[in-house]
Order: sequence, then structure tokens, then C-alpha cells
Amino acid sequence: MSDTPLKVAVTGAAGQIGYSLLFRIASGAIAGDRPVELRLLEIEPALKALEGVVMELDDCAFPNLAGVEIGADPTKIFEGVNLALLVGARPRGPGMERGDLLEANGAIFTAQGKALNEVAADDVRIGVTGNPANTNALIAMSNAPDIPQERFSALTRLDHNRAISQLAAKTGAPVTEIKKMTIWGNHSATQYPDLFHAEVSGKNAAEAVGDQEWLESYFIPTVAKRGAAIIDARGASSAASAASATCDAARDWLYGTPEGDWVSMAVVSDGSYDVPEGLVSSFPVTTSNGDWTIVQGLDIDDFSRGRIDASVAELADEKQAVTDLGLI
Ligand SMILES: NC(=O)C1=CN([C@@H]2O[C@H](COP(=O)(O)OP(=O)(O)OC[C@H]3O[C@@H](n4cnc5c(N)ncnc54)[C@H](O)[C@@H]3O)[C@@H](O)[C@H]2O)C=CC1
Ligand SMILES: O=C([O-])CC(=O)C(=O)O
Repeated sequence: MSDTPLKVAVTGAAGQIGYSLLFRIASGAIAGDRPVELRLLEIEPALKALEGVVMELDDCAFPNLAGVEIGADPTKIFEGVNLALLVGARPRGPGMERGDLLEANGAIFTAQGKALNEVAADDVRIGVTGNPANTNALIAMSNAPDIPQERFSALTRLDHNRAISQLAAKTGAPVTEIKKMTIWGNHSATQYPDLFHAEVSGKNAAEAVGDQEWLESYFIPTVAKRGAAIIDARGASSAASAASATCDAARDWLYGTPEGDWVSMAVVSDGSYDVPEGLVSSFPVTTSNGDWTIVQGLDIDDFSRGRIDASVAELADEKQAVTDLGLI
């Protein structure tokens, strides 16, 4: 394990997700025993609150927290970072879809893409949590021409974890017995959580469930609309679970997926599974040494094809909308 601190930038660090995420990162949820240095970006009016969060980080006396820097200038905060977690964005409220945030949040990701392009470390990996996550990742990627496109991903790990949890509850299996879950498409209500390739204790999950009605009328909508259900119940969008998924995704990206399993990540399409090249869409991926590879060769039946195509069509519409807004 390297002794050189992993430099991790977090944007929106004084927000709800930040309040959970920073403490998880500092206690090793991404890099284990490797020291981490936190670079925290906020807008000017939120810096005072962020100072309070840093006081709390200090008060935890985390053994592997090698330093914390805060600021409002992305070209200073992103200087030399190995991992950038782009969380800061306006969350949706009741009755909104994530796509409603495109214009409000698009400008943030243009500026941050440019700053990362200028000053991030050569090995930087960039994970986008802020919504609409897939298209924000596309915006940041398009504004960072010198960073390889494979270094950008958007978070669908929360959906992936939600799908595992629902399947575990239905089958009575522990979450550790569930493998090869896949979320396809957009981090939105059109996403497609796929049980046809997932496994429960080594058996095909759709067969283990044996209940197409549950799969279509309960499982898929429950996973796809979980964000809205949490907003309704909590009056605010998911924060602790989003932070947890952000850590899971970054850890697996940097340190690899376990043998015999894969994870869901929204990454730039190379045309696999007929997802148009260039869209940031969620796929089953394996990771190794900081690189991801889309799992190939899965049979996609007509049911799955229709679901994937519907979500990908929404991504294409979002791409058109941000093109029209001049963001990419
Ligand atoms: N991909 C996913 O699975 C999930 C994504 N989200 C999204 O994550 C984002 C953040 O959510 P919360 O932390 O709950 O929101 P929040 O409103 O509590 O925090 C957002 C923070 O971002 C900051 N911010 C705004 N513009 C910024 C900029 N240009 N640079 C740096 N910071 C900036 C704000 O000052 C605020 O402190 C939202 O877009 C939300 O929809 C939330 C849950 C799950
Ligand atoms: O639903 C939202 O707006 C927040 C989010 O992305 C989620 O919880 O999946």
C-alpha cells in the first residue's frame, strides 16, 4: 500500500451528502489504510459551514487523514488530485425529475470539467454523483479534452445497491450472496435494473424469484423510483446512502471488482449492447488497476432490450438538450 496520500477532491462538501461522505473517506472507505488528503470545493457562501465540517473532521483524529484544504476556486482545489468526486449540485425537490436540473447544474460541470483538465493529476479518475449524473458526467468529460474519456463515470452504484437490497429481501438471501447485478441506462426513473443476469447463491436471479409480475410491477419501479420515495419520506434526497454508494464505486474503480462479480457504472459507451457511442450510460463493468471494462457477451432478450432502449433514448434526449444549451 502506497504511503503517498491519495488526493481526493469532493465538491459540494458542505452539503448533505458531503456531511456523510467526508467522514467515510477519511476513515478509509475508499483507500483503506492508504492516507488520504481531502480537497473540498464549495461556493463562497458555504465556506463558513464547511469550516465547521473541517473542525469536526479534525475532532475525529482520523489516523489516515493526511490533510484537508478548502476553497471556492476549482483550479486551486483540483490541483494534482487523483480522484475527484463531483457531488455539488442542486438536488431535486418533490415533484421534480432529475432531468429538470439539467440547466441549473450544467454550468457547474462545464467549469469543473475545464478546471480538472487544467490542473488534475495525470492519473485522475472523476466520479459524478450530482444530478442529472450521467449527463453531468458527459458535460464534464466534453469540457476536459485532455483527460481520457474513460476517466469519467456517473454514479449508478446507489441504484445497484438498492437492487441488491430488494432482491435480498425477496429471496431471503444475504446481500453477500447476490452477484452480477446490473443497472442499465440512466440514473433516472427509466433505468433498468436487470435480474436476468444477476445471481442469488450462484443461481439465476430471475429464475430464483420465479415471479415476472413481481419483477415488472414491484422490483423495477421500486428500484427506479427509490430516490423519489426517499424525498417523499425524508423531505430531502438520499444522502447517507448516496455517500456510501459513492465510496463503494470509487473503491471498486481504484482497487478492482472481486473475482466472479461485477458492478454497475455509468461510463462512456463504445457502442456495446447497441448503446450509441459517446453516451454516458450504465453498464455491467469489471475493474482492475483503475480501469473499467464493459462485461461483454450477455444475451439481451426482447424485454430487456425494450427497457435498455427506453433509458438510452432518454440519455440521447438529455445530450441533445445540453448540446442546444451550448454546454457540450
Ligand atoms: N447519483 C446519485 O445516486 C445521487 C445523486 N444525488 C445528487 O447529489 C447532489 C448533491 O446532493 P446533496 O448533497 O443532498 O445536496 P445539498 O444541496 O445538500 O448540497 C449540495 C452542495 O453543493 C454545493 N454547490 C453548489 N454549487 C457548487 C459549485 N459550483 N461548486 C461546489 N459546490 C457547489 C452547495 O453549496 C451545497 O452545499 C444533488 O444533485 C443530488 O440530486 C443525490 C443522491 C443520489
Ligand atoms: O432522487 C434524487 O433526486 C436523488 C437521487 O439521485 C437518488 O436518491 O437516487
